[in-house]
Amino acid sequence: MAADSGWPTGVGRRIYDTLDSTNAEAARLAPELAGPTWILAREQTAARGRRGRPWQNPAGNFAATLVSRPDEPPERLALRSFVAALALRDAFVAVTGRPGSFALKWPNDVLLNGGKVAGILLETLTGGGTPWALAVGVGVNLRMAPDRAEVEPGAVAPVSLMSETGACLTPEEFLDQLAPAYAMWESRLTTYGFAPVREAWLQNAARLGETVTARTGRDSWEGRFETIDDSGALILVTARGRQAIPAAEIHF
Ligand SMILES: O=C(O)CCCC[C@@H]1SC[C@@H]2NC(=O)N[C@@H]21
Repeated sequence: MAADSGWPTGVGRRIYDTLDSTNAEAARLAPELAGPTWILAREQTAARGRRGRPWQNPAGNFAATLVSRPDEPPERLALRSFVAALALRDAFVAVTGRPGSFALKWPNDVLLNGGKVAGILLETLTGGGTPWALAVGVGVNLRMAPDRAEVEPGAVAPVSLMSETGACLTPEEFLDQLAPAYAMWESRLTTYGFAPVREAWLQNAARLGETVTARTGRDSWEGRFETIDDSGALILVTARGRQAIPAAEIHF
């Protein structure tokens, strides 16, 4: 397949050797961009993960951010974490041919053989309190997983695509798979709403129906992972009843 044959219409692409963080570059570039744009960096010196954690980005791994200006309320912007997770799964399946090996961990991770192979960091750019642009940052352990010791105790162990499947891709080749897959799920979301995205996400959800623990900095809930609701919140059936949790980390 020619490198550009499936690139989505109307979507830009900028490729850098080194950046501090593709999400930081997204914030700097957003005011001047005419349309949605993927920003890819071969190396990041200050990559960030969720909850203020650093993100390890060894050379050869994938680091990119899609910056766009969807004209939508903030709660709809957040649904892009499900769009990105499904797009990642499609890209992984396309390059490995192994649909059964990947699962989606609420809210923002992709698992491969039970280990974390990709994470997503959504950031909204605000002006005067109003969100006006969205940065969807995606990090994939294409070649190398960070050391187990580098991740939080209790977190899912990191794995790399190459070590688990033998697939050996450059970040640019992976972006050529991810960008059209993202555009397809984005179009489904904007055309039909969250329902088909939610359904597809649930079909691939890790630990659905099982007992999990959801933790925020302050609270912790244990319960059966029943579903996600139409805002993307985790629904746990706990000893004290059904609980909708909009944001947390889940532990198995
Ligand atoms: O904590 C997580 O799991 C999310 C990790 C997101 C990392 C990616 S790498 C590309 C983009 N730029 C960043 O600084 N972070 C995200």
